Amino acid sequence: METLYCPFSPIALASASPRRQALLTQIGVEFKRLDVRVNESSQPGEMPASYVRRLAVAKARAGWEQQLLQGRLPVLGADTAVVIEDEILGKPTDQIHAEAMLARLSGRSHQVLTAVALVNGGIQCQLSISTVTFKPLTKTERQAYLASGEGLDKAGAYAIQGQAALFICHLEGSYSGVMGLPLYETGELLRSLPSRKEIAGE
Ligand SMILES: Cc1cn([C@H]2C[C@H](O)[C@@H](COP(=O)(O)OP(=O)(O)OP(=O)(O)O)O2)c(=O)[nH]c1=O
Repeated sequence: METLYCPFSPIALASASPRRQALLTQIGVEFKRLDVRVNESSQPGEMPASYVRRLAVAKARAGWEQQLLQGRLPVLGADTAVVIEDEILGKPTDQIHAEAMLARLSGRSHQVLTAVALVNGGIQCQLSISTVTFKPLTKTERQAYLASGEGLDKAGAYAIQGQAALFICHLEGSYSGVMGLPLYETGELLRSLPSRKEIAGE
């Protein structure tokens, strides 16, 4: 449905993340999902903000290029990283890695950076930065959480939208940004799209 903040509908979402799909649905945006693959390794000396921006743009561009020339839809892509002491924690590779990530996040604050990019011929990108504080976690709590399996496919090995909510004593920033798609910034990008009527010159 075309709305004030999303004059073009449907758009495309270059993401396999069920969280991003749920968040976009939450704000009433209709979309077609595109499967894209990009290399997610960071470059030497790359700052976290540059890293998430680069990947969000790469995902959206890959989605844009994979569509047929005729009738291309504007494409959203996003990338999330958990950052502690300037180090990027991506998704854990296994349970031991996940346990080490949770131990590191325990009893302190970290940043969650999510970049969202929109490609529609031109490229626009916005960045959301949140600060999340975890209570101190005992080994028993960490292991019980890992046994739930919910952190294994998430940056930083936790999900704010799941049982890890029990660990978060403070959040400054964007809940949806931590979950993977900052809805305020996404709305700002979508608002800039032309409507189909404008494109047709009506
Ligand atoms: C910190 C945090 C991350 N996450 C998720 C959001 C992202 O799906 C994932 C970060 O990985 P990403 O590499 O940003 O995304 P992805 O591989 O899951 O999906 P895509 O196909 O769009 O590349 O972690 C949560 O769901 N909750 C949280 O609290």
